[in-house]
Formats: sequence, C-alpha cells, structure tokens
Amino acid sequence: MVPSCEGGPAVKETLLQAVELDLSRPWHRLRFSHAVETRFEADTSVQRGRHLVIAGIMALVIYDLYIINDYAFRPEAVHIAAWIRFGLMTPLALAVFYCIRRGLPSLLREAAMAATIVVAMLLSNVIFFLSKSPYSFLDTFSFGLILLVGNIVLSLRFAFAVGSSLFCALIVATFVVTYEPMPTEVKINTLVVFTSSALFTLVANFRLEASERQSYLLLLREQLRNQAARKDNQVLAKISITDPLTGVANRRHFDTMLEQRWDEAIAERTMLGMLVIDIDYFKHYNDHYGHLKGDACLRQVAQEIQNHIRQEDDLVVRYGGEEFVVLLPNASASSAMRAAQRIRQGIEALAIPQAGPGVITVSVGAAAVQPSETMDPTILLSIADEALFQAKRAGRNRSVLAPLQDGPLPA
Ligand SMILES: Nc1nc2c(ncn2[C@@H]2O[C@H](COP(=O)(O)OP(=O)(O)OP(=O)(O)O)[C@@H](O)[C@H]2O)c(=O)[nH]1
Repeated sequence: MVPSCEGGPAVKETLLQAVELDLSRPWHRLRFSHAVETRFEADTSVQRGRHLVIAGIMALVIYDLYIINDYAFRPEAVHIAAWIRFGLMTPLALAVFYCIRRGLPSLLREAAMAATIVVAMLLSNVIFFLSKSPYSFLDTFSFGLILLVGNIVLSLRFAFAVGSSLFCALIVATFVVTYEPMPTEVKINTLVVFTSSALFTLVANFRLEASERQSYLLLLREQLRNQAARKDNQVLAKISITDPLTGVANRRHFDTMLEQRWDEAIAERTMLGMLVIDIDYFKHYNDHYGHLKGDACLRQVAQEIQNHIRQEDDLVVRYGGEEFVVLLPNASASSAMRAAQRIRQGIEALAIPQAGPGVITVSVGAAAVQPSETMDPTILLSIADEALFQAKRAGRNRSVLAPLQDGPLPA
C-alpha cells in the first residue's frame, strides 16, 4: 500500500495538515477526516479488493471441503449439504468476488463481503439443523471459524465486522436455542464459545485496522513532507541561479554554464558564441526617470533579449548593472552576429523613450570561438567585451563582431 501524492502544492499542504490532525485523533476513531479517507480509499482499494478475493476464494474452498465433514457424521443429509454448499453458497460467493474484482465502491464492497459471511453462517446452521444425525450439532463449535475468516482473514472494516458478528450471533442463537436434540448444557457452552470467539476476533480486527491505518498515515506524511522539501529545494536552487530583478540567469549561473558549454564544445568540436549587451546612456535614463523606472526598463530589455534567442539552448544572463550576456552554444560568428542584430533591433523597436531625444538602444559585442583545452573560457568574454567597447566607441546602437572569428585562438 503506497500512498499516491497527486494534486498541486496547495492541495498537498492541506492534505498534510489533515494527516497531522488524523495522527492525533483519539485511539478509538478509525476513520480519517474526509480528504484523507478519500485518499486512503483511492490508494488501497485495488489492493484491498485483490486481498478480499484471494482470501475469500481460499475460505470458500475450505467451506466446500466441509462436505467431507458432512459425509462423515451426517451421511443422511450429505445431499442437502452438497446442494447448499455447491448450489447456493459457492455461486453466491463467486458472484460477490467477481463484483469486487470488477471494482465496487468501498462501502458496498465491505457490505457485500460482510453479507457473504452472514450467509455462510446462516447456511452452516441450516445444514446442521436439517440433519437427523445425533452428532450433527457438533460442528456448531466450529462456527467460530466463520467469524475468524470474516474478522481476521478478510479483515472486514471494523464497523462491518461488528455488524456481521452480531448477525451471526443472532443466527447461531436462534438455531441453537430451537434445536431440540441438543442438551441445554451444550447449548450454553456453544453460545459461550461463540460469543468469546466473536469478542476476541473483533478485538483483533480492530487492532489490525488501526495499525493498517496508522502505518498508512505515517507513510503518507513522510511522502508529503519529502515532496514539500523537494519542492522547496527546487525553488531555492532556482533562486540561487536567477537575477531577482529581471528573472534571467545571474552571474553565478553564468560562470557554471560557461565552463559547462565550453567543455561540451570541446567534446563535440562545435563553436561557442557570446554576446555582451549594454544599454546606451542608461545613466541618463536613470537620472531622469528615477531608479524604479530604470528597473522596469531593465526588465523590458531582458525580456526582449529572451524573445530573440533559441529558448532551449541559449542562456541570457544579467552580468551586472545594465549589462547582459548571452551564451550561444553551437553558434558560428555569423549566427552570433545575426542574433546580436535581432536583439539590438528588437530593443530599439520597443521604443522606450530616452531621457533626451530618441529611444532606449543597446550596443552589442559579438564573438564566437572554437574552444580548445589550451584556452581559458574567459577569453570569449574578453573578446566579446572588447567588441562591445568598439561598438560604444563607434557611436552606440550597433553590433560589432570581434575580429577573432570561427578559427581557433592562439593559446
Ligand atoms: N535602475 C537601475 N539602474 C542600475 C542598476 N544597475 C546599474 N544601474 C545604473 O546603470 C547606469 C550605468 O551607467 P554607466 O555605466 O555610466 O553607463 P551608461 O550611462 O549606460 O553609458 P554607456 O554604457 O557608456 O552608454 C548607472 O546609472 C547605474 O546606476 C539597477 O539594478 N537598476
């Protein structure tokens, strides 16, 4: 029985609270709160159905084998016993098992199984009652076995175990008391033995269900807690690599990814491209509109850069202040330059008004190299940065491709 953990975080949160509450419920309360009970049923119903059917078939086989018993000490009634066992009890029980196997709602499933126990008890009483054999009543002592099957082997849910035990007691009492050939002392003894069997098996039944439910609660709580912890870890991991203002990657993540992409490029013998993007005259914008508007502008620019890259492969990073870096795996110098132009034009097209005349623009330094073991990955950043410097010097709002292009760099 493994609890499943479906549903969103909020659902899991409330479920966890409900589980905690259920764990502190009074010892005599077996049922859980509604949400947990529903989950318990969903998680256990298939396995429980299977258990009921397998244990039920075993019990039925033994019930039918009692025909040997009938033959041994009430041979004159063996036909009627056979008819009751094979003609009535067996088809009825098989029909119930079939329905359970197909899937019944929990209450119906338990009720059907409890009713099968009551019918087995009724028919066993009918068999001994109809026989004229002087020893026929002897098997009333074994009726406790039927309780054993219902309350322990099948482990009927406690309420149903109590119900079926009461019905069985009523049936046994009725048949035993009205059965003439049985001496009174034996009747008393039969009823005492039966009642004690009922009580003992009910105590065992309660403990079985209580411990099954307790184990389920503990397991479910463990799973929900683990999931919550995993979720928290994922959130923390994401926070640790994200720039809080713009939502793109931060510099720490860039350092890791640059190394990683560099090694991949060496292994796969591919080019690695990079863009360094800097907003032009951002100080003017900030001074004119204030820091909050400046922040909003940075967010817009970051989003626009994101719009022009390959979402799965490329990485946008806020490198610092108003400077962004884009890492472009498997990109030649010309494709890095095309990406630079798309981004630069896209940002200009946003038409964010600058402090003076015109709109917010960016300058871009683009570079691409073929990485090798003898080179340091930071060289790529240096040459892209140098290209950015050229773009700024040449008047801004432009992209400049670093002179070292598709060929390998000197060590
Ligand atoms: N609003 C805001 N401004 C920032 C942030 N980080 C850096 N800045 C501002 O970005 C501006 C950068 O200015 P400079 O480095 O002088 O560069 P510039 O004015 O863009 O000039 P050029 O780069 O030469 O075109 C400064 O005014 C910083 O205060 C930030 O997180 N939010």
